[in-house]
Amino acid sequence: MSSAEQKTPQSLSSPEEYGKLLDRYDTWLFDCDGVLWSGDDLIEGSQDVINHLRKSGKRVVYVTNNASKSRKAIKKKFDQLGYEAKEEDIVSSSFAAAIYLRDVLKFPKDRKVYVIGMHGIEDELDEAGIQHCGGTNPEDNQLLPPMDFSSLRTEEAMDPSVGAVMCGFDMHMNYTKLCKAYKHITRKGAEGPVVEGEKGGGCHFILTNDDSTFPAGGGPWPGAGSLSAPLLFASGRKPVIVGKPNQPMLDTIKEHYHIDEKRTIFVGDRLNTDIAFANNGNIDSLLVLTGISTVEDIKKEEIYPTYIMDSLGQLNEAK
Ligand SMILES: O=C(O)[C@H](O)[C@H](O)COP(=O)(O)O
Ligand SMILES: [Mg+2]
Repeated sequence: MSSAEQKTPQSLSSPEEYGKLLDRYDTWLFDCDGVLWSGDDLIEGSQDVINHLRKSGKRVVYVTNNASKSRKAIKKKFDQLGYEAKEEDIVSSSFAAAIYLRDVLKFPKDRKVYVIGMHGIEDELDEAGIQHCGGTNPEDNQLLPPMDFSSLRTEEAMDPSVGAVMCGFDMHMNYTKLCKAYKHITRKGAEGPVVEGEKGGGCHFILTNDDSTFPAGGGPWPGAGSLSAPLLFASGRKPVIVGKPNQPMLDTIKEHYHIDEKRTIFVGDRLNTDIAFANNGNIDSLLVLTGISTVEDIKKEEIYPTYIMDSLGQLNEAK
């Protein structure tokens, strides 16, 4: 088979093809937004597919770039929407980012993370025993008086014990958070090491994920990557990006779930996160067309899934 042919995804449309696919893989990695649900609306038939896979003894793991919720909160959403899921089956970019800080960067206990993001990041940092500020703190969610920077110029506002800025999806993104994050990642010595017992100096710069858009009712809407973009532009700093398709997320999956790549499939709706992630990890992939990417995007982006299908719910017709 030529490489061009290999790149052409197999389009699945018959009950027999669906049946073969179900038999072929033991571990099923699922993206969430755009595959299982769109905002709070269920994507039809997806929960029956998941519940069927689990009943047939397949391993199901959820791998989401959505950092707005912690694993505990995502588990609640699964319960409400009628999916069978355990907290330990969920890997979110908020969870992966917190354990990246704790286990890879060995982030000092006496330093704080300045958060641009929602409860999902804060709860996972709490769980990992890492101090944080910003985020949902009411003081950081106020609008500044026009052209008045005085409230940002105090030591209290610009806490020198901040040793990392973490940025994810934040529906309350504002200029205060942008200014504080910018000042932390550009202060003197910010590119240097983050040391225990030392204030100021080093400051890591981490994005949970950098999806340009977010699939939810009426969307797509601007995603986490569109919210962090001004910070990258203003600071010129290159952040570590944890979420799909990047290595920290892949390392988290490989460390927590011993997967046999040949018997594993990734199901996603976005080429440059989900399918690129699967390709980076040598895992087969299935693109469903219920979220962000379209068939036309495949050639444009030159990111090739193994299979393609309109919607996950079609697997309920498998024979
Ligand atoms: O902007 C974001 O954070 C993303 O669009 C997002 O939430 C993606 O989630 P996933 O499709 O990986 O479940
Ligand atoms: Mg998705």
